[in-house]
Amino acid sequence: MAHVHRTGAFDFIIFGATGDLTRRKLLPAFLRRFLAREFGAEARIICVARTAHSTDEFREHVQQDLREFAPDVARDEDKLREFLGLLTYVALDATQADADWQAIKAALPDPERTRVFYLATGPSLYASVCEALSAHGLITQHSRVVLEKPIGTSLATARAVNEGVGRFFPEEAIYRIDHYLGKEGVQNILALRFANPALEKLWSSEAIEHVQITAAETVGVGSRGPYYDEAGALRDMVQNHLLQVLCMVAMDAPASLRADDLRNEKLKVLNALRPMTPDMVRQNVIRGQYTAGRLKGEEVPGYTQDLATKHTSSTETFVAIRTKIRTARWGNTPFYLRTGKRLATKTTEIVLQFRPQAWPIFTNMPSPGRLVIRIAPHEELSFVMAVRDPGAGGLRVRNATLNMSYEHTFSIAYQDSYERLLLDAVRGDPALFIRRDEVDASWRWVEPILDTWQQGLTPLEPYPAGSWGPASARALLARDGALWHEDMLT
Ligand SMILES: NC(=O)C1=CN([C@@H]2O[C@H](COP(=O)(O)OP(=O)(O)OC[C@H]3O[C@@H](n4cnc5c(N)ncnc54)[C@H](OP(=O)(O)O)[C@@H]3O)[C@@H](O)[C@H]2O)C=CC1
Ligand SMILES: O=C1O[C@H](COP(=O)(O)O)[C@@H](O)[C@H](O)[C@H]1O
Repeated sequence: MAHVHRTGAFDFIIFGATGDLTRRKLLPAFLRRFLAREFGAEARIICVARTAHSTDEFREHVQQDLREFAPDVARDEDKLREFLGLLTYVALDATQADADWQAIKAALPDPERTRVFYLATGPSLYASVCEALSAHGLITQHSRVVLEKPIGTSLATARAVNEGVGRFFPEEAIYRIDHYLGKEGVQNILALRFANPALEKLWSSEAIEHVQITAAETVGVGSRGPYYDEAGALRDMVQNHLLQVLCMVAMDAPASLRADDLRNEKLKVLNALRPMTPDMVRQNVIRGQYTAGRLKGEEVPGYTQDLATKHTSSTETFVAIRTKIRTARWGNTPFYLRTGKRLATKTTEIVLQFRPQAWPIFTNMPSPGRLVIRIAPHEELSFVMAVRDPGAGGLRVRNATLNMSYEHTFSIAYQDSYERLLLDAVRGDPALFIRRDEVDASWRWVEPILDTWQQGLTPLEPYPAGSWGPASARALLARDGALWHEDMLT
């Protein structure tokens, strides 16, 4: 039976409650945790956006959304009604200091309760929302604020967002969410490394030839075109998710699992990333944009057709990066990061490629082994290693795979990472949220790449939808004699 960690009463206030994120992720996540009895009917979820709705009308919309986005759990009518009863809707323009903030206050009668403000609007509103919350006496001693990504679009704008919010909330009450940190497979990196001393002994340049971190998507930009065209893959995925995963793979053991011990170690990794000069960007960063192609047997349009509003765009939908971490542990191991839309398959994975045998005594050595931590489409650990090829006569070796699939090993249902993170914010556990100095360090590393691109110093390479990105992404690894995972034969 799954362990249930029940929370006390809380008030959760979502700004941006009619938006895509709330509809597809946040409210379905809350419903699932409610059904898992992690919280009860005493919780209040106050939903705020500009669109005029009564609470009843809003609940009606949410009911339809839950049927669409959480069909497996939205079937129990009584429970669904009970959950919808926790929701209150407040229509308010959060940019207006004189809007009806009292309506939110009225929905929050108990200042002693845990109060979580979740900002799921665009980040340009974060500081003004916090200012209004403060001006209307809504921030209590028991309040926290959760900030959705992106935190800024550059180091300067990220600082402005953080300073704006920091005027009203202390750093320990600011929870910057990165949903990749809530993924089971990403958290399992900690268990894998720090609960298996034997494995941790292999975890360095001595045994590991290279590391690849891939977040490949088959989807295009969908309805988020206006946001994405401003952001691009580097800001949307690398600055946050991929760098956080890299930190989990590369960091040294923290003194404890307490938030600041973890964050201190992650920060050291970010600060040890080899800085990107324009020359380094030219040699080590590939950017691409998808064109029309075929995916899962169907014709799909190119990026600018998906945008529909423009004929040309210089926004990258694919990035591949080769980097190094300047530490004794990792100095000789390249890290390859890659993400893109409209790629051949939905795959999120980390591959740790082991070094070859220094003095092979077998004549038919297969490729050196590797550890694959797969996060999507399903969670799985695979250890590829050389074994004796069974049979009489001679001693031949070949690769075979030890596999651990989460689905087959654990009875616990797959949890969307938001389920875990929302409840962590309620419980006041910031370990899986990003500290301000991590945001700064990530931007500091990413910004020279953006600057180099802006100066037109590297080409934007087209790739057909359904492929693995521009051919040069392959060449990036070939230079080191390495292959991307999908190109490895065994
Ligand atoms: N969608 C996703 O998958 C992800 C989104 N994010 C981030 O989450 C945030 C929200 O994204 P998403 O839901 O896609 O965006 P949407 O554009 O779909 O939603 C924005 C929400 O903000 C509300 N809003 C906008 N302006 C105001 C205002 N002045 N006062 C009050 N409410 C306002 C809108 O409601 P109304 O128009 O009714 O006011 C709407 O509810 C963004 O920062 C995004 O980058 C992060 C990761 C994934
Ligand atoms: O934050 C984002 O992540 C999603 C990919 O998330 P995943 O959990 O499906 O791997 C991406 O599609 C989106 O563009 C980005 O904003």
